Amino acid sequence: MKPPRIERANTGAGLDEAIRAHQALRLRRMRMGLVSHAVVWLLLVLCSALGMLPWWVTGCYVGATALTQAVFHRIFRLHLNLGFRDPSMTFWQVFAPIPMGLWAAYFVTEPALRPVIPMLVAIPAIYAILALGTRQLLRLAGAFLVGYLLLQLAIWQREPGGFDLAHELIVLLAFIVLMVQLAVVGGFISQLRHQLHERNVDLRRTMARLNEANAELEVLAERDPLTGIYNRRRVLERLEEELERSRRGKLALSVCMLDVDHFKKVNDRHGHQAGDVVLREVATTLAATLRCTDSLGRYGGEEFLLVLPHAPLEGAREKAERVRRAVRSRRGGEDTAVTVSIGVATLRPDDTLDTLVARADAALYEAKTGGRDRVMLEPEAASAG
Ligand SMILES: Nc1nc2c(ncn2[C@@H]2O[C@H](COP(=O)(O)OP(=O)(O)OP(=O)(O)O)[C@@H](O)[C@H]2O)c(=O)[nH]1
Repeated sequence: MKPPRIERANTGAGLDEAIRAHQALRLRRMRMGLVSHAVVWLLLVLCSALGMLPWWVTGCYVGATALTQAVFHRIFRLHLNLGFRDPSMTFWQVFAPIPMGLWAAYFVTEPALRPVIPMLVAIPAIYAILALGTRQLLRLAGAFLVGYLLLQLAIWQREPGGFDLAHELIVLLAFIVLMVQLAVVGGFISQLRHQLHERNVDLRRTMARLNEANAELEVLAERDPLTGIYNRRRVLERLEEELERSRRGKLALSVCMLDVDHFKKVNDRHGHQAGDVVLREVATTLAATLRCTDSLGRYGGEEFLLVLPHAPLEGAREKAERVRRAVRSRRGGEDTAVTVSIGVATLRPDDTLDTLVARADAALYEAKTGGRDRVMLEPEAASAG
């Protein structure tokens, strides 16, 4: 996959919609992370108010964490994070307050309270198990434990007499157990997420293939495989739809039944395949004469049905004449030149699909017996005209 295109990093212009949505989500998550920071800030303020932590340490901690939050915010705003392997920068967001928390814990005067600050700054690691893999979580746990060990060493150096080794070891052990468990659970979750992602990708691929197959099926179901125009079932369906519409709106509707003249001769002289080519070319010629509301289908072997909505009998006759001339002047080889006979019928109030088609068929028969290469109107209309 191509990396996201960034035209102007400082405005986000040119960023894809999906990336934009992800960036907004990252900023929202970051703002939610502020709540965790605020809890630690409150605790430090309380410690300072109770005289267990110098005010300047609390001030430094609050200032430094607020500054790192502002830096992350700026990075997301400028979309600089998109160049990183993990654009959410989860590892660094979770890691950043840990050294500062450990440093602040060094100044806590009440020994029993010391582990509380590192514990609180490590809490965001719980959220990180949803995003990080085992290796990154172990790295995070390792960094925390090394930092905590260094903190204990520094305190032991400062006040060797007041250092309760057994107590500190138990606290350290508890941290190790907690952190390792977090890493293991996190690894398991990230594996599940990975599998889920893979399955989603598979599912999307299968859906795309299914859609393609469905589209092909639809075409197969309604198209004549030789000519590519509607098959008999579909063109009759279209006629039924147009019948309904014309009845409701009292609109004109005509149909033309076309038959290629002496088509048997083409087959006999040039073979069935040459006959197929002629049928395809005739279909293309007919299709080229259609309006977007007209429908054309292959009714039988060398028979075609043309549905002409909004066309009264006279209009349909003119259209049929144009069609007949178009087929006649089709550029086929000398021996494969063909003509068509056409029967035209128009909708009457008491018509069904069958009676309408039957009248067009009867008119076609008249055209055939009348000498072919001609257009005939339905019997009664022809005699009336
Ligand atoms: N090549 C080809 N021929 C077809 C196809 N379907 C039907 N035919 C042929 O079309 C011919 C129709 O012949 P007839 O019904 O005798 O009609 P005609 O020769 O066109 O004569 P008139 O309709 O009376 O002008 C037959 O030879 C069929 O085999 C097709 O899909 N491909």
